[in-house]
Amino acid sequence: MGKTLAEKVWDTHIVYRGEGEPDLLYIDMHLLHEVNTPQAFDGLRASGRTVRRPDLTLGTEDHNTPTVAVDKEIVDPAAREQVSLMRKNCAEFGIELFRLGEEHQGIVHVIGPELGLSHPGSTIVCCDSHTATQGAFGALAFGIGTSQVEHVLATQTLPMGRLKNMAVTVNGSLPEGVTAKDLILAIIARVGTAGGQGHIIEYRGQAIEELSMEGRMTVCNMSVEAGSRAGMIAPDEKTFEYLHGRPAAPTGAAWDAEVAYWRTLFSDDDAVFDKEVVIDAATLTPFVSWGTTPAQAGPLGDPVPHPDQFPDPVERAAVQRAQAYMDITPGRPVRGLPVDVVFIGSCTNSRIEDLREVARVLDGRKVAPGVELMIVPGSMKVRQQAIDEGLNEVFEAAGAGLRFAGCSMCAALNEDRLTPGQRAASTNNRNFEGRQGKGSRTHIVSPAVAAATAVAGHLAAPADLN
Ligand SMILES: CC(C)[C@H](C(=O)O)[C@@H](O)C(=O)O
Ligand code: SF4
Repeated sequence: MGKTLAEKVWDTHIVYRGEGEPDLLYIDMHLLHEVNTPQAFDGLRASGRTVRRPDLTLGTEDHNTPTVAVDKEIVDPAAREQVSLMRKNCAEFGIELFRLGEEHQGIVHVIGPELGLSHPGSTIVCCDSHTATQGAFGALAFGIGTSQVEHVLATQTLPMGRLKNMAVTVNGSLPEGVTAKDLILAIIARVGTAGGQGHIIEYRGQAIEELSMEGRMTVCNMSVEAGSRAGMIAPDEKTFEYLHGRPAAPTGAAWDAEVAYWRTLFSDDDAVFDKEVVIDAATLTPFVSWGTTPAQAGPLGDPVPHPDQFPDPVERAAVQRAQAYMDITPGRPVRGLPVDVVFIGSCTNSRIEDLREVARVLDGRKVAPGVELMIVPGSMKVRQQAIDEGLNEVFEAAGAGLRFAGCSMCAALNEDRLTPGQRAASTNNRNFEGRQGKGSRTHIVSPAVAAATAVAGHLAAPADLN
């Protein structure tokens, strides 16, 4: 019987398999950030262990770091403490760390691919659920908890129970003006926030093949919002082209050998998936969340659904509660809802292609009066590239500065946050109550919709602007 892409990668990493036990997997790359790691290092210290492969371990600072004044001391005491612990731990255990303001610093899921660390067919783990982003390269990449971080630090292996396989096939091409973000929001609305639970999702089909690597990362990133641990896409020429010449990509004969292997990484025709979803790309339009889960979303052009449309009483009650929290009336159009803030950033949408898209929409236009537009690149490299390409000038002319790299208002774990009751159009991935600050209201959107919304002052697509 054939194997799925995920099974191929999994099987080549089994160090030990025992009847009735989880598989022990070898881990090729272990990434770290300042949240969720201090106890793992404490555990190592308590048991007198060292880090088994510091050369396969890499840290960055992203969640608690400021996006302005990066050369000054961090103001918030808890954030400062977290970052200083990260520095101390990495220095003590010999782990390379990209610090605030440095050339390679940025959101952990943005810098991995950027450095060329995301090799197809490799296993990548990190103390963060959105590690799934790197599945865009055909890697098996997933988030792990603190005790698992300690295990990987100490042994470079991880015990993992086998996961099931789910295929999401997107046939046809995305219509003009419909982006990777709209596609993944539509997929989540279809499968639900628990639909991918216990599965690794493989995205395939023409629309997926036609996406850029950046778009594929956006899709894999939000696999987590569909309840899945990991998302994957079979590597192809675009993948190899993206990786070629990056600092951590193989070179010379090793490159050729790796590419020859990477070409074998796809699901065999007779591979069996436990679950399958098929989507017709031609039916999709810009998608926006109106509730407090990423699945409570619909086309920008649709009215906000009425709770009565949900037959399941539990879901109906959840919709009612979400709409009350979001202060949104059923039946009104999603398009046209006024916003206070537009946040462009996060590991879902803060790569150079996203910023280029935003600049295309903002070019020659101005941010609406009373609206704050915040643009936070995913990495210092992206920031530099945006400056080199003159995108920052477009942003400044429109009325927004380009900040420094980090998670920023995606999770409000630094000082960038909404005030209670504020409404934001945000290119991030989560919209639960309080995600972007206490009492914050988040509408998840694509970079194109975010930029158009900043100009219009209310939820809008670029096609709605004059
Ligand atoms: C802080 C971190 C553990 C968390 C995650 O795992 O996703 C964060 O990145 C988030 O997006 O909520
Ligand atoms: S950008 Fe947001 S989703 Fe991504 S790692 Fe940071 S907090 Fe998590």
